[in-house]
Amino acid sequence: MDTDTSAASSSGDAKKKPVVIITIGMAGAGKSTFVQRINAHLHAQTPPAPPYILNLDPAVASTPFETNIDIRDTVDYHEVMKQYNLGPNGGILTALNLFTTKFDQVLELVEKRAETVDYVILDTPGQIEIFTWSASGAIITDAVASSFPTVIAYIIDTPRSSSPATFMSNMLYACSILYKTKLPFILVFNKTDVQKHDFALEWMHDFEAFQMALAGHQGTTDDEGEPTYMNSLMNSMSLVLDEFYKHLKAVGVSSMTGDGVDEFFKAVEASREEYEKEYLPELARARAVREQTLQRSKEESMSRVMKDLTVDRERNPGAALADRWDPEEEVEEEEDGGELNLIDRSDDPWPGQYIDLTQSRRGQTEGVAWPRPT
Ligand SMILES: Nc1nc2c(ncn2[C@@H]2O[C@H](COP(=O)(O)OP(=O)(O)OP(=O)(O)O)[C@@H](O)[C@H]2O)c(=O)[nH]1
Repeated sequence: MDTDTSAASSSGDAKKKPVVIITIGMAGAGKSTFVQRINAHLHAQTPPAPPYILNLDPAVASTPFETNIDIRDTVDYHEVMKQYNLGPNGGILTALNLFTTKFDQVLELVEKRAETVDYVILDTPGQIEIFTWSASGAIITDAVASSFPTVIAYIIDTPRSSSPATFMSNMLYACSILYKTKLPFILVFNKTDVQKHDFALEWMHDFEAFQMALAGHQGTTDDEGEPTYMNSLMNSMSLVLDEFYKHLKAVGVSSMTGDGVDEFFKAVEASREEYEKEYLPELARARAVREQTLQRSKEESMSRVMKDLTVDRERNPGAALADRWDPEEEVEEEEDGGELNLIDRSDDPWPGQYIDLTQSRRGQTEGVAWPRPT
């Protein structure tokens, strides 16, 4: 192997934490094939450095790689569709939501293996928005990113992005994910065996080249030779995206032939440094701000309570006198056990019963024999 891709590999005394690679991409961009390729690459290291792989796509029929944790072992997507009366996308989203409720356990498993693996790879659902625009996708991303160096690998179907309009749409989507996650980001131009990604690099580095390509493309002017709305929009967008491109690493890969995989791993290692220098301090800052806000709101509530108490006592001195602390009373309380006033209702005729809502199908509750108070 030309590159030493084992993250820890050996040099330092303490083992570095594994890098988590979250693969995201439009349906058919080649995520699964890409994961298989980097998996094969890591297995081929000397000594082999197999990654830890998580499949988060509940609807995938089969994966071309062995997974360590598979959402399909936890949630049966077809059963979820049936039980909740959902279509395919709702089923995938609900399955992911259910799996997310267990994600702390998943993280524990990954943490146990952290000493022995260099890379953890997440393959996400084929419908990109199910992961990128859902609460569970955000929870999973935040959870891994606060425990491990994490990088987003955004897989792009290069041949299908060769027209300026599709290229721009793809870049806008990538941009939205970058600003949402704020994580180190690698654009992986896949399928370079079919089409090289040089045009994309040129468009990213030189917006005039992109604008020329746009002008030369069909449908960019109307009948009177004026630029169409779409054309003007994309022209302006190319200027906006110029700033975004500065925050990205872009590599060309063929998941079919393995071309460019070494370069991808170099970008991952650079991303680890970026994570440590930029994301981690930002994470610590955000945590500190959250704690400060929480502390401030606690103090405000407490001072409101104290203020209310003072006003009450001033207005009602008789009650204030009766409100004195009586040491005798406390002794009595202690004799009673001195515990908080919790009531155990389990012996009541109608205790707070747990009803497993997942057992009833949506819209079919009539036939369900709900437990009733006796
Ligand atoms: N020529 C070529 N084909 C590729 C490459 N990578 C993936 N493909 C093909 O692209 C198609 C889609 O690949 P997948 O890996 O299933 O894509 P995916 O993004 O996981 O798709 P979803 O299952 O919808 O998430 C398959 O036919 C792959 O064989 C590549 O580098 N070169």
